[in-house]
Amino acid sequence: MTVDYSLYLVTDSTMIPESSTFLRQVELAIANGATIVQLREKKLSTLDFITRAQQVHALTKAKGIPLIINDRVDVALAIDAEGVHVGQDDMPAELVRRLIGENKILGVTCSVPEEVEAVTASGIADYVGLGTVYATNTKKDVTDPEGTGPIGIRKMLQVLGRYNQSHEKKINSVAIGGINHTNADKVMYECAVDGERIDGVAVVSCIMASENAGKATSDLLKIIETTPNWASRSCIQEADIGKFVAQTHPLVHHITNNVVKNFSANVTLALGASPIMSELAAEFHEFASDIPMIALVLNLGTPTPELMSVFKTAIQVYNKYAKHIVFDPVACGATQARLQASKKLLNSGHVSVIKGNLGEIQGIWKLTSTYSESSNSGSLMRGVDSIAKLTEEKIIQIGKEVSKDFKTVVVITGKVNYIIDGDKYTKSEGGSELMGLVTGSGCSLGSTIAAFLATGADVYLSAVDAVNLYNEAGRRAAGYSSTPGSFMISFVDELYKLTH
Ligand SMILES: Cc1ncc(COP(=O)(O)OP(=O)(O)O)c(N)n1
Ligand SMILES: Cc1ncsc1CCOP(=O)(O)O
Repeated sequence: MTVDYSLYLVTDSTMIPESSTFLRQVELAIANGATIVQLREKKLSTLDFITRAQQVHALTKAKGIPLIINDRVDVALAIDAEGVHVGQDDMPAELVRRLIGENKILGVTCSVPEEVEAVTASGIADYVGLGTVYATNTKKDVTDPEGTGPIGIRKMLQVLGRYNQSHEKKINSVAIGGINHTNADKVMYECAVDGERIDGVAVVSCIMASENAGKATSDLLKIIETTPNWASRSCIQEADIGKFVAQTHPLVHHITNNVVKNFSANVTLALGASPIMSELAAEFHEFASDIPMIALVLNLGTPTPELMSVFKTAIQVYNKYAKHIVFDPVACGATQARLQASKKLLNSGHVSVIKGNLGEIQGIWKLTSTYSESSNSGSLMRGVDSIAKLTEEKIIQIGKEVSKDFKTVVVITGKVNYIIDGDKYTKSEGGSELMGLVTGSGCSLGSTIAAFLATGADVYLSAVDAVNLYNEAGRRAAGYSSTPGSFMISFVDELYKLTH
């Protein structure tokens, strides 16, 4: 039997709106596009469970879609359902398979890569339910209440992909937990690694608790087939993006650290763009929706719990309006807390560019699906300064892996800068050593990239041109200013001259 996992309804009889009934909700979901249904009842007596299973089975059979029974192998056998789903604390999958036979569908929940390893080692499941992706009120006893996010799902997909690439019969996968109309397109897009992607989403409350289960289902079906707005953007073609910045004055919204605010604002102004320094979440919506040429710089320099919530809101709002974000994960290679903060932010939405020194990008690399402890050798990180010693080949490989997993352009700064987009990359000569003596000169490259992105030009080209221009200004300034103070002024002047 070929099974379509794209819209997997998992039922719950405890959240039915007063205007409907359990069976009506399921019937509407099936009529409007659910491709597979799981009956999940935690409190029913065996007799009531069987009766309900028969009722739902009549609906699924009429539509020709499979019915899966949650946990209860006996109920599945009693009504001849098409399959069984079990979790890690339920009857072991091997025993379930022995009881239900070869021809039934077997699904297993996995929350970490090791659980996927176990499923692939036995090879007896037809699909895995991966999650939870996001926090959910529907199920309390979950491994990670905050959710693994797309980052965690990708790590599991990497294991699954290795199995599927070497076996004729593939094990399918669905993501589950906190998926709804606001995020299903992103889940489908982001829960993918090289050669492996989820086959669908499994949802409970966004259909079962809906006042209009039919529309909720048909809308969700459309959304999972849609590419997120930030991933399918048309670009303007500009030969000289720097000059275009000075002509069009785009806005660069900074949520950045206190140390560099002033310098970043001056750099932005020198380019001909306009800086906004705002941490007032209430106005982000107006910025992102009303201003056509705007991009956001998110700098993790001085994080606080309050700022984390501001960052998260900003990512969600800028993603909503498909406006670019440059993420600077300052010192995320130095402490676990900063790496976890970066993980939370990258799980909450999409950023167009991740910019950092080698130590920082190596920090982010630890979050990718391809990373393993053994692949990380010879690297160290101290404070915000990268002291990593890696070959160029390894640096580029790290950048590519980060770029592919996060579907972002990666800028690695240093004596040589690398701008990486999937498999393609550009090397750009660094500016001047004096830049290292000006506080904020690293962070303000983020402002420059954001100013270029705000014009609507291609992300990769914007990053390449911004990095080239920034370093050229550094080289020119160093040509006539040899001490940090005068260099700083000359550098800002050169940025102005190169764009005006
Ligand atoms: C498709 C799918 N994925 C995961 C689950 C969770 O199953 P389990 O871990 O057994 O938890 P309960 O559903 O029994 O609470 C699922 N049901 N379906
Ligand atoms: C059954 C289950 N397993 C993991 S999360 C979950 C519930 C998902 O419910 P919702 O779609 O309402 O977040």
